Amino acid sequence: MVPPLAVDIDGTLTDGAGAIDPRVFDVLQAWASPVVVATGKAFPYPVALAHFLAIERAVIAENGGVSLVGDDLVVHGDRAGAQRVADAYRDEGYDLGWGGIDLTNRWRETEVAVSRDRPLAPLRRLAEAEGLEVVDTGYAYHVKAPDISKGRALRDVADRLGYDVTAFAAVGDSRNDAHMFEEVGVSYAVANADEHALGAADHVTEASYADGLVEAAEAIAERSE
Ligand SMILES: O=C(O)COP(=O)(O)O
Ligand SMILES: [Mg+2]
Repeated sequence: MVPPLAVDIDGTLTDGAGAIDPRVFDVLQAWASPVVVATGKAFPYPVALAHFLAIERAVIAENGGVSLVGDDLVVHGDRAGAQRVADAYRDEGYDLGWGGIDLTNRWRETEVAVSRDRPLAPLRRLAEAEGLEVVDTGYAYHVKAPDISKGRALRDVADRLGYDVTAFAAVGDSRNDAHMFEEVGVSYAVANADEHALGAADHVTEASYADGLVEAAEAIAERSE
């Protein structure tokens, strides 16, 4: 039996242009154990992905701030501190960088994300004054509570699914996956991963992006034979 699988979205299920590679649908739909979609994106994104994959709903969003297993929703903390940071950042003359309609933060409940083309130093300073951190995923700067992570959330989600977190395999590409890699039994960074994910992973795939996910899934399935 294959192990339960935790997969990141951006940089792992996608190609270099950000599109989900259609081969990923086959891999995740055919996976014979639970699949947890674990992302830094806002909650609707992984929920929609699980919905259109027609797989069981087991998702982690906002880098662990929000998780859902079936109908069991857990929200860790709230957005108030991160919102104060975003407001102070705006007061200093910076915008969050998402244009007129900010769909990145519209449904975000526990953190605020800022575009990576915006200045990082003032954001860090304001976050630290609130006791928060800024995590650079390679896709956005996330202003979040330091004790929230995909790793902590996966421990909790694994428990709710009836597994020990060490039974899981995980695949990801960036700093926000590193805590998850430390929790699981076996972890794979795709070849395009950042130094934090590469350093934390047990294995690194030869291929990048979704090609790396397909390669990792094959390796994980082989190990379980
Ligand atoms: O939202 C981000 O910045 C990155 O998203 P990911 O965790 O799915 O890669
Ligand atoms: Mg990613």
